[in-house]
Parts: sequence; C-alpha cells; structure tokens
Amino acid sequence: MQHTQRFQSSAASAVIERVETFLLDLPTIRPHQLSMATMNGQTLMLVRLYCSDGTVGVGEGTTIGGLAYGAESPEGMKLAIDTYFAPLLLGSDASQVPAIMAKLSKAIHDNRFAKCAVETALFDALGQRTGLPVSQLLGGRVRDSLPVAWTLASGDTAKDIDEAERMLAQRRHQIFKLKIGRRAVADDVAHVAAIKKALGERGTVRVDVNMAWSELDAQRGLAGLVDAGCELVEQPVASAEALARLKGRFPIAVMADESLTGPASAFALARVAGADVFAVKIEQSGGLQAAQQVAAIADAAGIGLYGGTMLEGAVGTIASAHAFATFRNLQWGTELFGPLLLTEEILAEPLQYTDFQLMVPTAPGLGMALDEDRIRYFRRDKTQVSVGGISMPAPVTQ
Ligand SMILES: O=C(O)C[C@H]1C=CC(=O)O1
Ligand SMILES: [Mn+2]
Repeated sequence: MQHTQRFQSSAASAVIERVETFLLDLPTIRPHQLSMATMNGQTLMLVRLYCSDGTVGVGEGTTIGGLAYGAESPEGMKLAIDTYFAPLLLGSDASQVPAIMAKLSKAIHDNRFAKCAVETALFDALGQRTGLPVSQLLGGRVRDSLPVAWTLASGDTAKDIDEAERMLAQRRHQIFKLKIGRRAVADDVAHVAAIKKALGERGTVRVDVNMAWSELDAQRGLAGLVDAGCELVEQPVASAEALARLKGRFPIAVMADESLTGPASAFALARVAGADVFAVKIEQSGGLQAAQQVAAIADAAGIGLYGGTMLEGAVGTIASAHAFATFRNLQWGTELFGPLLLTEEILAEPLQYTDFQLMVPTAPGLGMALDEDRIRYFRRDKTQVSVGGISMPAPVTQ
C-alpha cells in the first residue's frame, strides 16, 4: 500500500519541461512503388518529451511520399509540434495522457499524425515512470507477438517473386501484400496471378490499390483478383460509398484503409457495413487510444481487423505493435515491417522478427532504446562538413 502511494505521487509529479523534434532521412532497401508515389527513402519525424522526473519519451510521425498520401508531411508535423503543440505541452502533468490529448484535441484541429507522435512519447515516458510496457498502459496485451505481412512493390513481377521466395526461406513473412493500381487493370491482375501461382499454398496474396481504381475498374479488377487466388483487396476505390457497394459483390475481402481517419469515420463505415476488414493505423486514427476505439467499433460491427502501417520506422512500429497487441481480434494480422524496408538500424537492439512474427517488447515504455550515434548521423539538421568540396555528414564522434 505504501509502495502504491509512493508510486502514485511520483507518477503525478512529472511535468513536461522540454519538447524536441527532429527529422531523420533514411534510405529504403529498394524503390517502393505505390500507386501514388515511389519511395527511395523515408523521413521520420521524431519527438522527444523531457519530463521533470528524468524520463524522456519518444514518439514518431511518418508518412508516405511527402504529401502524396495525406495532408501531413514530416516537415509539417515538426512545425506543428514546435509552434502549436509545445506551448500546450510545456508544464503539463506528463502522467495525465488522456487529459493532455483532450487539451490538444480542443486546441488543434486534425493533425492526427502529429498527435499520434506526441501521444506515443507521453505513453513511453509514462511507461518508464511506472515500469510498465505501453501495451499494459493501454489496458493489457492479449498476445506477445504479431504476424507480419511483407509488401511486394518493386514494380517488377520477377523481382517480386524472388523477394517473396527470400522472405519465405528466411521464415520472415508468408503473407504478401502487392501494391497495384499504377498499370492497366488487366496487367495488374496478371501480375498478381503470376505471383500467386509461383507461391502456391506457401504464401497468401493480398493487394493494395491505394484508391487508384474507378468503381468500374474495381468491378473488373475484383473479378480477376478472385480468379487469381487473391484473398483481400485494400481500398480499391477512393470513396467510402463505392467501397460499400463493392463489398459482398465478389468472394474477396474488401478492406478499408484511406477511408479510415479515426473513430468517427470508422463508425460511419460500420453503419453502412462498408468493409469486411479495417486496416487500423495509429497515425491515421490520431493516436494509440483512438486506434483502440476504431478496433472496438470494428469488433462491435463484426468487421475484421488488420494492423496497418504508414511505413513507420522503429519507434512508430513498436508503438503500433503495443496498440495492436491489445486488440481482442486481429483476424488478418499486421504489416509492421517498416523498419525492415530501411537500410539503416536506429535502435541499440534491433526489433525481433522471428518465425513470421514480430515480438512485442516487454520492457517499460515502448521497450526500446535509440542508438544515439546513428540518430545524430541521420538527422537532417546534422552538422555538414566539406570533404574535397563535397558536403557530407560530419563523422560520428564516439
Ligand atoms: O497501406 C498503405 O497504403 C501504405 C503502406 C503499407 C504498406 C506499404 O507498403 O505501404
Ligand atoms: Mn493501404
């Protein structure tokens, strides 16, 4: 009892003293082709909250292709946090995460990705303060590891098949999500059919069209995808109404991604039975608790769940893993492979991907430590030196 009282008073006494944001630019292992952008690198916006009890929480905001995917860019998130979030955060009781999030929601419209980054940092610090992993702070985990799909998006069928074979051989992934929507529908369907034929029963195949099809394209495409052996199609069309009309017309699961922008959109989709599956993303949802609310709506409506990614780096991926570990249902697994798409490790200890699963960390907070030398090296605002007239990052000092 005494212990509990001590813990409560120390948990209540931390205030946020400093807010730090910075950008990290990291290369990808190969070009990643989506219908709306080709990524050759990824930019992570990291936020650190320094609290008066010595805890430092870290959170991440990331998107895909600058402003190609949504209204928030990493640069914009940094600006929003530095200019508008920081004055609201400084001096706040760092342990009152829902109260801080309510304050931010009242003062700041939308900016869901930036809010997610800040909420992640708050939970990370609270976890360190209390000795609990973020999944426990979110109510408790129901699983310790998560199945992880891999996205095949090299733009070339033969390369994609080789890549899938390597993933199967390494026992890293056996669920494959193919990015389509750039080419003619018939060519995309042929691409999917060739990959599924090569993999047979060893791997499942799903596709993500990223809204690129018209409703008519989608009717033709879904019929072809069924014949190709594809089990799920993610956001084939932009509009939620068209998505709802497609659902149930073909024996293939229809998953909502871009149509989901938090609990209200989840409720609207659920009301019209607009999807078979929800791809829940912590950033799209507006945070970890908002993602849990989206999952609760899906459960109540009998809609399946999938743990999505904005191709976050390690921090956002672990935050997502903690949230998804608390979902009662996760019928379609996750795609938390973001850090594996990057050439560079930014953690002191890499994440553990074993036997087609990502292990959810058990240490306090997010349960990971950044490699500070590597963070310094990849910061966009790092000191540049001129070597032989060429500007390059200053060498890392030990
Ligand atoms: O789902 C998306 O639209 C974005 C993302 C997820 C995996 C991937 O390769 O891209
Ligand atoms: Mn998607």
